[in-house]
Amino acid sequence: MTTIPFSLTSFSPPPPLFSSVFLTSSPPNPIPEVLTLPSPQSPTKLQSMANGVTLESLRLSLIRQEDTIIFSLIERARFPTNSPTYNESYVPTPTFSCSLVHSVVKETEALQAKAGRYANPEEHPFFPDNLPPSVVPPYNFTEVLHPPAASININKDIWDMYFKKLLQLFAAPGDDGNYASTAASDLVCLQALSRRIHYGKLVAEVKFRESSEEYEPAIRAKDRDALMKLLTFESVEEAVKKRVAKKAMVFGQEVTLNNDDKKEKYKVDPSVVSRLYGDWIMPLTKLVQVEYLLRRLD
Ligand SMILES: C=C(O[C@@H]1C=C(C(=O)O)C=C[C@H]1O)C(=O)O
Repeated sequence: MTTIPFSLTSFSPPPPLFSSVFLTSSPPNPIPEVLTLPSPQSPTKLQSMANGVTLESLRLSLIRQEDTIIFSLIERARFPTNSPTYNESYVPTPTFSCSLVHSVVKETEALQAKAGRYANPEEHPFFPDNLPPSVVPPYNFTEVLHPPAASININKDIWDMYFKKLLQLFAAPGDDGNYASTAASDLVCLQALSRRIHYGKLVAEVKFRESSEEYEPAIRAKDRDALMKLLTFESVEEAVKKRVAKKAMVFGQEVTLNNDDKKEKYKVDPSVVSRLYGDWIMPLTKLVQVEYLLRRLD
């Protein structure tokens, strides 16, 4: 996997990554899982499916993914920090030569790889080395992206962001012994974050197709700043931050049968969710977009 160096505090745009056939038809679902659409049976169908992938439809998918991310954070917040989950010396070697969370993620990914998870180009493993091959019959995922996209995987940055910055903001200090469940919850959070952030590849493809004459000079000049400026929509980002804070309030409130709902007490602090998006999720999604665009003419 190409590991892209990324500083969470200062963007030092990294080196590179891919594309392909573009969807061109109206999918029945207004929020298409674009990469999981079945391959069309005929050129006519391909034509019409490609038309269904628009910036609007991708944004709707990102909005739906907000729900998944916020619920995953709420579930992780059921447990306190549970630091032994992350302590390399907690599990005696040679059972595991790393932390419990590392082993749970790695071994779950190996099982899910056999079940075909990573045959879907929307999925990116955290431990891509030596993953077993899929044992399930191949599914013909429609190719949407330019082929170099396959080499873009910034999960190492997502891992560092999650464990070094994010977790401490929403997990209460403490230890209740539920380390395996804690690690399983971390995995769900990581996978939801990874899927959302790598969606930047699709967003970049659509933006490129909509305005290739604007993007091409910046791509040829390898001008990361210009690409970042072209792909950034500040008003959309502001709306995302407000909406996720609101969702965290709605999804994370205590609900009782009396009329004394404690609306001021939330399972995950809405301002933390907003900050997660503003400081990390959206910058990383834009980083993926830049990396994708830089390889778009390869
Ligand atoms: C994903 C997009 O690109 C950028 C990144 C955004 C995000 O990660 O949510 C939002 C707006 C853009 O600045 C988009 O335009 O929707």
